[in-house]
Amino acid sequence: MTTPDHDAASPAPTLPELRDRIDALDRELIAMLNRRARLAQEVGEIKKKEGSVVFRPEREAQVIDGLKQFNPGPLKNESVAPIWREIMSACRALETPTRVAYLGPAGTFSEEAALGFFGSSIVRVPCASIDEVFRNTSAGVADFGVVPVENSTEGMVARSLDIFLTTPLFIIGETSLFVRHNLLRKENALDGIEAVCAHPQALAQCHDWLSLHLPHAERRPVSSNAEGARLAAQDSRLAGIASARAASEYGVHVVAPAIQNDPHNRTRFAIVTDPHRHPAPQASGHDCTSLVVSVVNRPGAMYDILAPLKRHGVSMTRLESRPARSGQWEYYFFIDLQGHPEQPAVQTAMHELREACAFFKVLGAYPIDAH
Ligand SMILES: C=C(O[C@@H]1C=C(C(=O)O)C=C[C@H]1O)C(=O)O
Repeated sequence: MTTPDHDAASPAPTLPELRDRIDALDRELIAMLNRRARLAQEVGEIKKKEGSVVFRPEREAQVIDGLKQFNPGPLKNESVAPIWREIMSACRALETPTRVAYLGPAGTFSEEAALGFFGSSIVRVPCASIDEVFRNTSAGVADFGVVPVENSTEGMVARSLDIFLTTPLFIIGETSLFVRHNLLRKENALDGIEAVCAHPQALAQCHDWLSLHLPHAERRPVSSNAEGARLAAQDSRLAGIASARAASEYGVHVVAPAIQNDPHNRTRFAIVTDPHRHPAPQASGHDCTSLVVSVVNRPGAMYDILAPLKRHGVSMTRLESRPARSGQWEYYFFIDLQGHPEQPAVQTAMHELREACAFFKVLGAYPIDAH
């Protein structure tokens, strides 16, 4: 086979020759990445003078979208987003440190979501609860918070949605993650496992596999999957259920991979920040607007919500309800619209929707997950 790096007339290159070429290209790449980093530093200087913020999620989404369209292959488009997220993360860190709060400890899926969205050049702020993620972000201990909002098998994350009703924070981005649960243990074998320690959600999501392969092992609920992995690392009678990252974090084996009932198990996370410290993202071209509304309980109330969207051709990609806890069978509706309020149709539809609602709050408008 010939490639642009290989002249068809000459004999096929040997392995050492190919590796020499890779080494030479890597040196070109590192020189170019440093040129890119210097430009980002200059951007950082301008932002400092203007007093504007460093992280621009809409710009980063546009960079990735543009490169995907430009990508001639053979690199897959799915590889482009994570590679450039890391490059932009490293460039951003030269402008200013980005502090990100999430549900910890180390090795949780929330941490994985934070790293997937911001890249690994961040300051990690692990928190004990979802409430603490919101608190630390409001108080300025972190610049951004990452909170789970829905799971493809378990549905909405009620605690996050309830806090969204009252928090002053708003959403500037989203990211979703394949949640693959793995059985972890100090020894690389199933024999002799007396108890499986994991978060109750993970134990439930792996019920079928556990019943089949470890029917006699106790299922012991603990505060997080990372805590289960930590316990498993200390006692070979115990196993944990967690991510492959948690396995390497705590130095245990993945004894059985992907043991969750649903092979397509996904969790969606929202990225939140304080509007006093960060402006709302401008339209990137592929955006989502999240709202929470309530309507007075009367015939046709739901129609009043949907009619403005139909009139202005705005798609609704999500609709969830939560009881208002008034004892009156009233509900809050969490709505995701496709598009950004900078688009006239979205703006008009939202204006008419607001008129129809007793309660109306915009949670944020932000680029759709670029993964
Ligand atoms: C360099 C910038 O700052 C940050 C880093 C970016 C990058 O590395 O491409 C893009 C957007 C910002 O989050 C910029 O705003 O252009």
